Amino acid sequence: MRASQEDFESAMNQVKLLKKDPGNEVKLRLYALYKQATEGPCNMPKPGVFDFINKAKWDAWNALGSLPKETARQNYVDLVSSLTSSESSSQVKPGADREQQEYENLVVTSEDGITKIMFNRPTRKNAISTQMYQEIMLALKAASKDDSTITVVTGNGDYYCSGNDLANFTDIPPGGVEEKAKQSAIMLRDFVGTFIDFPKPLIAVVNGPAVGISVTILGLFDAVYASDRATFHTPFSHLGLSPEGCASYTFPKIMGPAKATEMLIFGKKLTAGEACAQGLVTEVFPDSTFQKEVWTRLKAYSKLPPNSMRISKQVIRNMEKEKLHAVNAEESSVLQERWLSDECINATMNFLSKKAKL
Ligand SMILES: CCCCCC/C=C/C(=O)SCCNC(=O)CCNC(=O)[C@H](O)C(C)(C)COP(=O)(O)OP(=O)(O)OC[C@H]1O[C@@H](n2cnc3c(N)ncnc32)[C@H](O)[C@@H]1OP(=O)(O)O
Repeated sequence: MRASQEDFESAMNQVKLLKKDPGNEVKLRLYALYKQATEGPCNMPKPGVFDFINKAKWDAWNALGSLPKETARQNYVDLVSSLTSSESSSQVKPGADREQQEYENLVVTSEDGITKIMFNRPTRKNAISTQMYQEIMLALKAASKDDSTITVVTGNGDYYCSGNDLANFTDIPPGGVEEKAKQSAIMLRDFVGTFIDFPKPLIAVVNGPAVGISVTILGLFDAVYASDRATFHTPFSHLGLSPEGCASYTFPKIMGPAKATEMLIFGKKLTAGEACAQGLVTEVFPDSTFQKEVWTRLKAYSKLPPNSMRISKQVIRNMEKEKLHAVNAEESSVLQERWLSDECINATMNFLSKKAKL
């Protein structure tokens, strides 16, 4: 499949978040492919021999000759993808029983055939910052390739996750709020897409309250275990927003349209027991024994034959993938508009100026 303009813009965002300097040769190649993809063949006068940096850039761009813009765009996306996946695979090595240190907002460990991705911003109730979205995507991509059999997502501290970090929208790029909304929609689509495509059994261990996007994506998990302290809250109307994470499709399917309406439109907060009765949660455990009971069970599941589990997941989920990607694209584009609405801007400002809380 050819890289779209959105894939290209998403790759440009990912380049900014690379943790390691990819070196001058790769940077020149990225520069040349970017120029070719956006402007076509090199159209600049050749710099003088002593203008080393611009000469190197010119040489790299000029070397692409008449490579078509679409091919350059595709090559750019492929190059960025190889850079991000080599970063992520250097973070989670197969079969290791060790803690990974390189994420700022996650703790990722691999042990007993289980890769555990733990949200780690407990002082912000594990709200998902822009960087954390990128880290979660990297961690999931690494987990999909490591030799663990199942992947678990959980939270550190008293919350599972308080959803999108509402301060994400205060970081406005030079292109203004429209550009911010566009970048956010691309990131959201990529983020949710990573869950849709995740190939192994994906389990949520919901240790405490869950809000917003951390609730909606539960519909894309294969099992959800919750402490009886957990609650499930999607206050989109209160925030001037609309559903994401494919919940507009998965929630009515899981719990029926009437119950989904109460959650997604009226923002009704469910207890763990209610969420279990409605099919969003697999099983609820008393908080006092939650960790022990859940991890004992998960360790037993992780010993089941991995290929069989993967294939069974594919059989269960693959028929829906195309539909889910379409829903994800639609939800992201609707939200791109919502983020610019007075309803949403006022609700966000009220939270950030401490006038409102859920
Ligand atoms: C850009 C890409 C994709 C976007 C996708 C769309 C996503 C939508 C959603 O996820 S909508 C849901 C958004 N979340 C919220 O609205 C929750 C806001 N938080 C709260 O209402 C409360 O903090 C609480 C109910 C979660 C917890 O209340 P409480 O127990 O009283 O704790 P504090 O409020 O004191 O929280 C501690 C500290 O953390 C900050 N914080 C908590 N959650 C968020 C958040 N989501 N965004 C930003 N900051 C958050 C809170 O402000 C406190 O900070 P302080 O110590 O006061 O500096």
